[in-house]
Amino acid sequence: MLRQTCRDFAERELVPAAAQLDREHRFPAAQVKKMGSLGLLAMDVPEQYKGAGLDYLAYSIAVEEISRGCASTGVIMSVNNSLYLGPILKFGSEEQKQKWIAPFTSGDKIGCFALSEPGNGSDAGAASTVARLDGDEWVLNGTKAWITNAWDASATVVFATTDKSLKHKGISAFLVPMPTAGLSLGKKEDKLGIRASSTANLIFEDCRIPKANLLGQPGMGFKIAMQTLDGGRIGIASQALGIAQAALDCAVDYAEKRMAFGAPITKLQAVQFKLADMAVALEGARLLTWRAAVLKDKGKPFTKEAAMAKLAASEAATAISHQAIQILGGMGYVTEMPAERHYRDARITEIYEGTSEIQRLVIAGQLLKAYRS
Ligand SMILES: Cc1cc2nc3c(=O)[nH]c(=O)nc-3n(C[C@H](O)[C@H](O)[C@H](O)COP(=O)(O)OP(=O)(O)OC[C@H]3O[C@@H](n4cnc5c(N)ncnc54)[C@H](O)[C@@H]3O)c2cc1C
Repeated sequence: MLRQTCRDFAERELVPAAAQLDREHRFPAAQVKKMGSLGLLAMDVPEQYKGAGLDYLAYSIAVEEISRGCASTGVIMSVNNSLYLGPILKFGSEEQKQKWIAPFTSGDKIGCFALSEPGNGSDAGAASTVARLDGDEWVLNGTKAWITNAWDASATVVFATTDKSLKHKGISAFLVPMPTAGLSLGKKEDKLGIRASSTANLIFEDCRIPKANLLGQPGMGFKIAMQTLDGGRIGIASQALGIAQAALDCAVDYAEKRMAFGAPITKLQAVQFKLADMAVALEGARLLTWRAAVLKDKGKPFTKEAAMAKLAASEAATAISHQAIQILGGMGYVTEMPAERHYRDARITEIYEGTSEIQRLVIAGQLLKAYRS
């Protein structure tokens, strides 16, 4: 029922708008508001904080369907659910949950997550943004890079070093309202894909926030970031599944109608083999994603499984969207058809929330640990 609701919404509200939103780099404000009403912006948040009270499997299915309609909207949804609300739900005090979760569930406000910096992305423990306690306030200085939702957000979870000598164990997490004095936004990045979502630097210059805006304990920031990304990777895997499904749908629809040598090209074994490989990659990745979501829902460890899901789904999305263009031939290369957008949108899924190389490191690390124990 949830899948059908999301699919109907995507086909009605996202599919017709996606190409224009992409062309104009425009935040889908009206659609996001409606998604808030459907409960899609705070899916695993309990009802007491105005969330939908569902689980991560439901969330995965919903992100896939939304991303099938518009991958930009999919990442906007995923960042709000997993990266912004996720750590507050898990590590926030009761007061913080009331203040920083409830207003971000309806689509009126969305949040962002600021971990990466111009000088370090994969090496997140090398954060150079600093936070200094001054009386009853934290004073933040530094620049965060590539922040999804930056231009449209009303708050951010931000990571800054409170004790440099402790390296990654000296990083803490903070809640910062947006806009706020001392925090400015960089230019909107001009991206290959997911162009309807904003991406920009957050620049902190003597930005003062109340002492109470520390999330968790001092020095817990790196742990908060890594655990948040475990959940976030299920969201990005699901976004990749949606893009891949849209590319496969587009390829099949076109191939059934396109005639070559007197018959639809779906009669050609070369095309059939491509479609079969695309479907296997997609469905394998979907099962990995659902397994990771179910493990999270059961409270079991899922770090390795989330990394496997993200790796498989993102690589499936880039491969499937690549082959979809091949099946469409010249029509795959022009903006009249959505195949080129799927191809552009897919590419980011192998980069953010940990590159494919970082997923392999996580998987190998967990795998070897299990063998050695
Ligand atoms: C559109 C977009 C949106 C984003 N949204 C957010 C956001 O909302 N919040 C946020 O905090 N960040 C965000 N990011 C940042 C993203 O998470 C980083 O770009 C990503 O983690 C990679 O970091 P990097 O770009 O610094 O690349 P680098 O870390 O410099 O990596 C460069 C290359 O080296 C490889 N590499 C690095 N270290 C290793 C290693 N140990 N072993 C093997 N290979 C390695 C990488 O895999 C990659 O191929 C976003 C990025 C983009 C492009």
